Amino acid sequence: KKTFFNDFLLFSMTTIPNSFYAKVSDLHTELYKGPATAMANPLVAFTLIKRLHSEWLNVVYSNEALENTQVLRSSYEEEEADLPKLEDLQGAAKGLMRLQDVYALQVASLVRGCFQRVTKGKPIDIYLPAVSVPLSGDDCFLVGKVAYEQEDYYHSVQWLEESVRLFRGTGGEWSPENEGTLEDALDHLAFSHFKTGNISYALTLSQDLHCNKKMKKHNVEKYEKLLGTSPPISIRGNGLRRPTSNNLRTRDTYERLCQTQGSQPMLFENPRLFCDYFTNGNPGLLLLPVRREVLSLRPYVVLYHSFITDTEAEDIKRTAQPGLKRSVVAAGEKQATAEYRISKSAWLKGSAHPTVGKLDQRISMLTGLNVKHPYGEYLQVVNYGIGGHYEPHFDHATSPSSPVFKLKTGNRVATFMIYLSSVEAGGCTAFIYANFSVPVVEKAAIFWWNLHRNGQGDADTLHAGCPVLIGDKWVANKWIHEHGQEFHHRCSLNPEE
Ligand SMILES: O=C(O)CCC(=O)C(=O)O
Ligand SMILES: [Fe+2]
Repeated sequence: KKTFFNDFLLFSMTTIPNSFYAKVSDLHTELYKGPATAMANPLVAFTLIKRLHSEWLNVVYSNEALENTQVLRSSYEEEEADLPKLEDLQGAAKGLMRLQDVYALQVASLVRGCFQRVTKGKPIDIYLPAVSVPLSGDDCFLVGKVAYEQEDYYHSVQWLEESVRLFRGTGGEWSPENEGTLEDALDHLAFSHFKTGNISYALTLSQDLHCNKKMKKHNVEKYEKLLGTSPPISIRGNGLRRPTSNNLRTRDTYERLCQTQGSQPMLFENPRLFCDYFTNGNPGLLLLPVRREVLSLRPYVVLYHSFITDTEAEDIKRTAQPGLKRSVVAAGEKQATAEYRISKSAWLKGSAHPTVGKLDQRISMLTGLNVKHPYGEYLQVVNYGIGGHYEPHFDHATSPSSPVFKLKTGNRVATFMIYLSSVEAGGCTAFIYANFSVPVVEKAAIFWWNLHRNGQGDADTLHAGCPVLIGDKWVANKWIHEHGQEFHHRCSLNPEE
C-alpha cells in the first residue's frame, strides 16, 4: 500500500538509490496513465503486455531489487531498537480506552477522529482538533484485541464493532501492513459477545464467517448447542459493563472532576477564598510579589501564578529529559511500576542545573519551609504522554514501611508542584474528597499540606492527575518533609488543625 511504502522509504531514503525507486514507480504509474483509446494502438498494447508479462517479473526478481530489499531491511534493523515495542503499542491502546472512559468519549466519534461526548442524547465536542485523524478497521482491531486479551469484553465489543464496520467498508481488502482481517475481527467480536452473554448475536456473527473453515465452524456448533439447550444454559457473562476497578467508590467523582472543574465554591460563596499579591513577609519577594490564589481551605490548597519563567521551565525539562524513566509508586517497602500511574519521571539534584537551586530558594521563600535535602526531596520532574495519568492517591506515606521514610526525615508534610507546560485538553489535578479540580496553568505552582498539624495524614488531600487528552504535560514535584521545619511550621495536638 502506498503509505506503507512511503513510510519505509522515509527512513531508508538515504540508503536506497533514487534510480531504483524511480524505475519502480515509472513502471507502476505509466501503466495507468494515458487515455484508454491509446490501447487501440498496437504498439502501446504490445509494450503494455510485455511489461505486464515480463518486465515487472524481471524487475521484481532482479539483483537490484534484492539489494534494495536488503538495504531496506538493514536500515530497519539499525533503527529497530529505538522503535516502539509491543508494550508501547499495547500501552497506547490502553491509553485510548482510558480516555474513552474518563472523558466518556464515544468510540464511533473517536474512530472518525473527533472527541465527542453524548450529553442529553446529543454529541458535543470536547475538543476540536486542528487535523482529525480517522482510524482504520485494522487500528480498531488492534485496540479491540488488546481489550480482548485482558478479558475486557466491554471495550473489545465496542472497538471490534467499529473494526468490522470499517473492514466491511473497504470490502475486506487486505493490506500487507495490517495486523488482522475482517474474519479475525468477526471471530473476536463473536467470542466477545458470547462472553458477555449475547449468544444469539455471537452465533449470527460466526455464521457470517463461512469462508474460514474449521475453528469457526466449531464455534458455530458450540453457540448453536448453547442456544438449543432448553432451558438455556445460563452463561455467566458479565454483560456490557465496564470492568470494575479497585477504586469504584472514588471513580465516579474522579471522572466527573476530570471532565469538569467540579463544584469549586466561587469567591462570592466563600469570601475566605481570595487572591492577593503575596510576599510571605520575605524581602526576596518584595519587589516581585507572587500572585496567590487560595483554592481551598480544607485542605489548604493554593496556586501561585507565574511561579516559573519560560526559560526556567525549559531548563528543567531539558535537564530532566535524558534521565526520564517509567514512573514508579510505593509497593510495600519497594517501588514498582503500576497501571494507575502512567508517566515518565526523573530526579534532579541541585547540581544538575543552576535553575534547580534557584527554584528551591523561591519555594523556600514562598512557603517559609526548609527544602534543603533531605528535608526536601530532590526535584521530581514528571512527563505525561497522551493518556498518561495518576489515579487518586496520597503523596504522604500511609504505612510505616513506606519508602518515603527512607530519608529518615519523617513524612511528606507538604507538596509543592510546578506546572512546567500547558496541555490542550485534559490533565487537570483533581482533589477527590475536596470536590474540585485545577486545570493545568502553565508556569503556575500548586501547594498543599498533606498532614494535619499533629502529624496525621489529611485524608482530604486524596488527589489525582487526570489523563492527558491532548498535549504533553510536564510537572515538577518538591516534597517537603516534617523534619527540618521545627522553626517554620507550628505543630499542634488538635486533630482538627
Ligand atoms: O500531575 C498531576 O496533576 C498530579 C501529580 C501528582 O499528584 C504526583 O505526582 O504526585
Ligand atoms: Fe500526588
